[in-house]
Amino acid sequence: MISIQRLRKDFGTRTVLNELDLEIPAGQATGIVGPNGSGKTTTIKALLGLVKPTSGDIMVDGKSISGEWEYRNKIGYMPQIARYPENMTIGELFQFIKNMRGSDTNRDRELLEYFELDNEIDKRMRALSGGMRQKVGAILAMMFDPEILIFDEPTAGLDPKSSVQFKRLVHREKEKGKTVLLTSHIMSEIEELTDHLIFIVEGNIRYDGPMRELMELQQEQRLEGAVAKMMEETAA
Ligand SMILES: Nc1ncnc2c1ncn2[C@@H]1O[C@H](COP(=O)(O)OP(=O)(O)OP(=O)(O)O)[C@@H](O)[C@H]1O
Repeated sequence: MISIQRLRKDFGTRTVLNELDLEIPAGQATGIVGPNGSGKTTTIKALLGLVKPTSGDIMVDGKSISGEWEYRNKIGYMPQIARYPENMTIGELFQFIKNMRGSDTNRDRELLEYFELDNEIDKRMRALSGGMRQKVGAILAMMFDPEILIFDEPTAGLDPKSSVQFKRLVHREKEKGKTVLLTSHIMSEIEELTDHLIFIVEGNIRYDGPMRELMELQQEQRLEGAVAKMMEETAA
């Protein structure tokens, strides 16, 4: 379970996260949605220890992450925009990370085959297409079989077949009992993959609860309509 308590982040004079209180349920998939610049990535980065909160706390499995790093071994993260050592081949990159983690997992091979990247293993990172880089990011997030999976706009740039493959994989991870946290602007994807929904606007939580309840509340069959209504209400 991830518990976020009165999390505040200011960049200069701007408050980007305004005392957020959130419980991210274990063993479920949670979607974070909201307009551009509303604080989704900053929330994720604070959880990963990549952004230092101005105040507030984040607990993972009952323990504060402040000053800690070991909890990160429980997390697999696929960033929105990933930066890699561009001179390394895919194979070298995976081996490098396995060496750092002291792991001899073969899961990277399975995932490379799954995403049909097994013939590209000797290609340098700088020579990969945008979609291939996304797939490398997805594999890096999942290869150590972490308890918590965080995906920041994972299918942006994936072709429809790869996007379906990715979603199937996330379903499988959910079935294994993993905690999944996902941001996306594609509401059908959030609807397909998540059970719990968080809607953030300008660093404030506007909805935090079961996705189905929100759709019932807004009397909408589809999440897209329900979120659009919430956005209109916020703008009014
Ligand atoms: N390092 C930084 N320095 C200053 N401002 C920042 C920094 N990182 C993020 N911000 C600002 O914080 C706000 C929230 O950004 P964030 O990336 O969390 O939004 P988001 O909800 O993920 O947006 P999007 O949907 O566009 O990806 C934005 O106004 C952004 O410009």
